[in-house]
Amino acid sequence: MEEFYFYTKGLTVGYHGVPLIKDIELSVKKGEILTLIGPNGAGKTTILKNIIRQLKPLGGVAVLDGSNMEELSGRELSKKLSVVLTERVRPEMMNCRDVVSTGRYPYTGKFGVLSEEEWKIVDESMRLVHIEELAERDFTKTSDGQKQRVMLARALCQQPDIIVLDEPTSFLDIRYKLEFLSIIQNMSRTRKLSVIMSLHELDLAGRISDKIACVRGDRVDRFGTPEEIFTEGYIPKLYQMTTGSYDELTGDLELPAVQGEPRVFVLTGNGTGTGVFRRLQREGIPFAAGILWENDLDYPSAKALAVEVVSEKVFTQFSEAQLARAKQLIDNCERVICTLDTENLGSLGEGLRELKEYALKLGKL
Ligand SMILES: Nc1ncnc2c1ncn2[C@@H]1O[C@H](COP(=O)(O)OP(=O)(O)OP(=O)(O)O)[C@@H](O)[C@H]1O
Repeated sequence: MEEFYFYTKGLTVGYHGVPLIKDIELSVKKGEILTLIGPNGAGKTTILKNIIRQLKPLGGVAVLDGSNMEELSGRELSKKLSVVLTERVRPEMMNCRDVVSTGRYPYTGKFGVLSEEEWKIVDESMRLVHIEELAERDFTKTSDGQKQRVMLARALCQQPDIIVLDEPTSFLDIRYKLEFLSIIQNMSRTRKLSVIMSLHELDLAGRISDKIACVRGDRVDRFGTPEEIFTEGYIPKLYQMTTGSYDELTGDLELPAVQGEPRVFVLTGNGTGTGVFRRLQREGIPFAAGILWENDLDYPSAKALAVEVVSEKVFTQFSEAQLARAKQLIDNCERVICTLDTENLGSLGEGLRELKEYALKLGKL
């Protein structure tokens, strides 16, 4: 286990002596990013609070850099590990630079005066998360997203080996979500910072994490690489999704398909149909779509949103049976929408051209 900078063995967490999650086995190497995902109330924050010693484990151990964490002094711990929690901090009468500078307490002591060197580290951390312009601003008068970045700068200026963050991107807009995570990724690559965090954005979790732990109420259900986790319809099961769908490859979420006899046939492919499918879903119109090769960009959203998808195996001519089924659906629909420029599709587009002409003859296009 010594190859891991941090690991837990048989860790049990809970409240008031009652176990919530037992036998938690997590591990992270130097420079690795571990993300906890799972539904609301599953226990992600509880696990993180045990890791940072805000809660006392009910059993098992957490080992940091070869030492049982329980045996580390507060000061030793805060030189190795820093924390960004979602809980509101409301320091009175402090500007953002002062808040960031409290990250240096493990080195200076609470009433220690920061040396010029120390202030350089504070300013460098603020520069890293692009909050220099907030330096003199009263911390309580900043937005939630700005506060989150101030707290990241504070954690970074602690110069930790490992950083623990609970839903760090929840208040950030998309620009800052990406910026925040790319700062963390850079730190993990360049300074070998280990990261343990929880995220609700599965698409981002799948992109940034080396390891993912799936927390599911009473257990850590899976622990592995994103490729091992985002597979075989596991995510909808983890979240017990009963409405809509989630595509594990693209991270796309779709609202539930409109049920009923298809009223529209969408002749489509090559990524040109998804916008139309979503518009029809918004308008509450049941539709069918095709003919799509199973590797088409529109295939996952068509499967999620259409009542029926006429599809064909990858890179094969459409079969007579599929053409006949598409024509049958066109017969029964009120209208056809064609999202493709069928003239420029070459020989493989023959079947689509045939269907377009068929719809034109019926006056449905
Ligand atoms: N102080 C507490 N005392 C008792 N039970 C608690 C306490 N804090 C949280 N819980 C319970 O522990 C369970 C796990 O909560 P936790 O906050 O760890 O979930 P989470 O996965 O972080 O959820 P979310 O995604 O909603 O933030 C929940 O059922 C919650 O109600």
